[in-house]
Amino acid sequence: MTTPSASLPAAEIGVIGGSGFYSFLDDIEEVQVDTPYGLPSDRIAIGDLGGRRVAFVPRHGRDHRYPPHKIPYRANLWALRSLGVRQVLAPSAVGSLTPAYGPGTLAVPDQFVDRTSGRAQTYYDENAAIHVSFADPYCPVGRTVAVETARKAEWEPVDGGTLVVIEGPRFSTRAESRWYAAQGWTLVGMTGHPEAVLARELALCYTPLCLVTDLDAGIEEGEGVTMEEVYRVFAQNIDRLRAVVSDVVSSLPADRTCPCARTLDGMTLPLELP
Ligand SMILES: CSC[C@H]1O[C@H](OP(=O)(O)O)[C@H](O)[C@@H]1O
Ligand SMILES: Nc1ncnc2[nH]cnc12
Repeated sequence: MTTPSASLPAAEIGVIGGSGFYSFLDDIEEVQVDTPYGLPSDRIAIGDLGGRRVAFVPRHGRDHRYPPHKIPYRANLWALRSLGVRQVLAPSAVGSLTPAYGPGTLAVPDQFVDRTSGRAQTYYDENAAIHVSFADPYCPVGRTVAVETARKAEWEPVDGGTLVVIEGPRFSTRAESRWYAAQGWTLVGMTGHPEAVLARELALCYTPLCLVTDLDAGIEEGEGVTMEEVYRVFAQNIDRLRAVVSDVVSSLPADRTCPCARTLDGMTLPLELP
């Protein structure tokens, strides 16, 4: 396990819970981690799971006080790294852009498209230009483990696809939604960016686990997406999602052989990473 910053408890795997996923671990130690980017969304819960030391942070805060465009993404990832975390799992509620992936589908996308604006999306914005490779935004090892683990749990996941990340907090219009679908994008959410790129900038592995809660507005006739629908469908699936995330935690390799770990090799960084 990587040594955490002095005086902080140690963890190796981080889980960032999304809408409807506000707690995860039993027998936790809670820690408030301050960062150069302010406080994370909430205190971080640390506990044992399947023989691994895990840190959990609810992305929106446990009372869902942060809308997607106000989440302290930089603080969240920095805080996890400060604890020693090197692999991050990111469960999230998403809409589907295809009737083939109905509510209750689990998807592990392999690409995303950023349609957000104005979010702080880098740690490297002064004193040096650092450009990380990001052609494949997610950890290949984490994705494989997630897909295989879901299969073993008999929850056949969608392996691959493109998540379009919108600025929100409103849901999409029908025209926007049809346009996203016409591009071949398969899922829509509000938090996948800048979370994934900030993880990469800290050389962390990042694996999305997307639970489809609704067919987006352009796909289904009717009233359009509502928050109530998202929470209701998420609540119907939270137990099996928690179980899969737990199994993924125990199945992640202890040593990283993926390119994520080597992201910053050879670069002279303008700041010291925790
Ligand atoms: C609660 S409805 C929209 C909200 O749900 C998703 O959150 P998360 O990705 O954290 O699970 C979506 O991105 C929006 O933030
Ligand atoms: N349809 C949708 N659009 C954006 N984010 C979502 N999260 C859950 N469903 C969503």
